[in-house]
Amino acid sequence: MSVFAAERTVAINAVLRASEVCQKVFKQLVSTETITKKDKTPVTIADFSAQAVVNTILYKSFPNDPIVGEEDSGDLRDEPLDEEKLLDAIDRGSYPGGSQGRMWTLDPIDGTKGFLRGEQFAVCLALIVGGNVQLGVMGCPNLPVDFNAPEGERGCLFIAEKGQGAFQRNFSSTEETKIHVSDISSVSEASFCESVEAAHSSHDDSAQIASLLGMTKPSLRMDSQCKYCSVSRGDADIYLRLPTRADYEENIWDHASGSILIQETGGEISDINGKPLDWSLGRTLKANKGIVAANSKIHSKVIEACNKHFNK
Ligand SMILES: Nc1ncnc2c1ncn2[C@@H]1O[C@H](COP(=O)(O)O)[C@@H](O)[C@H]1OP(=O)(O)O
Ligand SMILES: [Mg+2]
Ligand SMILES: [Mg+2]
Ligand SMILES: [Mg+2]
Repeated sequence: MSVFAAERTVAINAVLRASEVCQKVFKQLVSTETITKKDKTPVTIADFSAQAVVNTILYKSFPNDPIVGEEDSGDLRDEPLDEEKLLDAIDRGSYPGGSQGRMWTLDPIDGTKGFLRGEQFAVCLALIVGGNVQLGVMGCPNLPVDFNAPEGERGCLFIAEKGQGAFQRNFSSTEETKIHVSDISSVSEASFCESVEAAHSSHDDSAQIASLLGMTKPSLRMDSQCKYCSVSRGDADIYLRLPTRADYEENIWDHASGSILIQETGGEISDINGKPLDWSLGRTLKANKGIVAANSKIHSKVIEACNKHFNK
């Protein structure tokens, strides 16, 4: 039985509304409206708006729940936008995280670069309780509903609750379809799903790991946590995220909803050393390096190859 039925409903509504806002902003957006944050990454008015929408909807139903959100209104300081309500809603996402109690984590637009190119991006929301991810909802406005019909309908929502399996539905309907990862057991037949940006996940290292595993299929490259969605419904077999810099810590909002989606579709997820992801340490996964997500039959083989490659 669903333990978080109310949270599930509210999270779906929030992610759908935020996804619609992103689509509307995209139609009006001009590139000069992109701000570069202190860490040199881009952020748009859609990121802020989507965070404000989700935070406002969550607050209505769960006023006591803190939120670990990516954006903070400080980056909007120089913009001609200073409506207190909007800024306050955004800053409700400033919770530092940790191991105690419940919290939501939100990436209002994951894959801002994909969003700006009109390609893949995702609105990602997850509920973490006592350091464990219990619920994940992801909205992917540009993801084809059916991988085999890339020119067909786009816009899908992915929902996973601990112990309840995972589901995909279209933006245009409330009907949910159960999904699962691919069931191949021969890793040489597998394909990677990886970042478009080599600065976020090393393409050179992944090519060498592919060769160690005897893999010959081309990687499926896309921006954002849509990669988790693609693996969770079997479009590709392995989500690989390889560190590019020793000092980069992955953020919890970049992986929380994806991790439960993988686990609830029969997959396994860990860092590149096979270590479980630790959500209890604050806003980042500071105890982990990179990500490997795949079906349970091949996950350990990918970890072995990562070990071999990085410790050679
Ligand atoms: N050096 C880095 N290594 C890994 N991920 C990064 C790095 N720099 C930024 N990111 C984050 O990677 C995510 C996009 O990943 P991908 O390329 O796989 O779509 C974004 O959340 C982005 O942060 P941000 O949202 O602040 O741009
Ligand atoms: Mg960002
Ligand atoms: Mg992100
Ligand atoms: Mg983001």
